[in-house]
Amino acid sequence: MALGFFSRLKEGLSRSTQKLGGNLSAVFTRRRLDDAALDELEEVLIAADLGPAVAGRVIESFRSSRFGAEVTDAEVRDALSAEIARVLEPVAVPFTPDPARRPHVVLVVGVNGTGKTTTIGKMALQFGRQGLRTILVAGDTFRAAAVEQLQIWGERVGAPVIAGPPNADAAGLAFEALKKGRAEGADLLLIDTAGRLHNKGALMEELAKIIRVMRKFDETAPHSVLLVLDATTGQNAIEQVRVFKELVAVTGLVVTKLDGSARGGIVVALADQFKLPVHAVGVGEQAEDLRPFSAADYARGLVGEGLKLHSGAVVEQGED
Ligand SMILES: Nc1nc2c(ncn2[C@@H]2O[C@H](COP(=O)(O)OP(=O)(O)OP(=O)(O)O)[C@@H](O)[C@H]2O)c(=O)[nH]1
Repeated sequence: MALGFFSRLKEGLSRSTQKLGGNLSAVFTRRRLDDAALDELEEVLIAADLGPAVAGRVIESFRSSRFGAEVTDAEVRDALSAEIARVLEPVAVPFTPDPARRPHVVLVVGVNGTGKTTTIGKMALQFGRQGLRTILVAGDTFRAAAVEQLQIWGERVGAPVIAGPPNADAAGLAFEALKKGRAEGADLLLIDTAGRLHNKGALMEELAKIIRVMRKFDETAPHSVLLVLDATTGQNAIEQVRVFKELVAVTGLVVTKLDGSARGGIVVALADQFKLPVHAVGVGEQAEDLRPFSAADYARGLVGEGLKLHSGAVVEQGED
């Protein structure tokens, strides 16, 4: 039986949950909220990658509302989950292709290996199931494996893939795909891009050229620029957003590999710092594992709300 939305997310986040939720239990098994407890709490939050700004605010909020009170780990967890959900709420925006575009052009950017190609494949499959006609563009022409991987997804999904020979001009491919998409009334054009050129200037020029050339055909393209980030890189994801925002007008984020990571808190730090929409999160390699991002579910999953922790092991309390 297919897992429900929250179950799948919860399963994917389990390593992050154990880290944050487990550490919370270790700090607060009924304890007075004094300076030492708040210091320990701050350390747990920072170790969970929530970032110093969010951690600092959470501590201040606890200090002003409950200082000196005796609290349990469940209370701390509930209050923390609410605080995290507040940070995430504004960025939990699903990706919705604009039906007026035909095709809605999406440039997918990010460092190599973050999961761009896989995310494109998953999106193509999910939108294909909704009846949207999608074209894929193998714009990472420097890596033969990336082209092959996209072709495999294209076959699985039944979506045409526009690819060229090794080192082909990505801008030319994107232009050709856009023309084809318009002629055929496609709904969505997903463009894979190279993530590592020999320097930042070269990468910027590559992306700028793709955009410039596509605009000769449709001056509103691209309609979205999705930056794919790998959660396992933790705080490094912050730096990647900074760099890519300088290169191109990023409109939204996808955070992948949360299943292999105890660093799910990074999404909170990203949301707080950049306020960019988080369209989806990746919690595994299957198409279904690209999940729309829900603030409340994510916050609950991260702190392990509704879970009971025994000596570090997560035990479920009933069904969700
Ligand atoms: N566990 C897990 N693996 C993922 C997820 N997303 C992607 N991957 C895996 O991460 C690896 C890299 O993904 P790619 O899609 O090739 O990454 P890319 O950014 O396109 O990188 P290049 O192809 O090297 O440019 C692959 O083995 C994917 O199956 C995820 O959410 N969870």
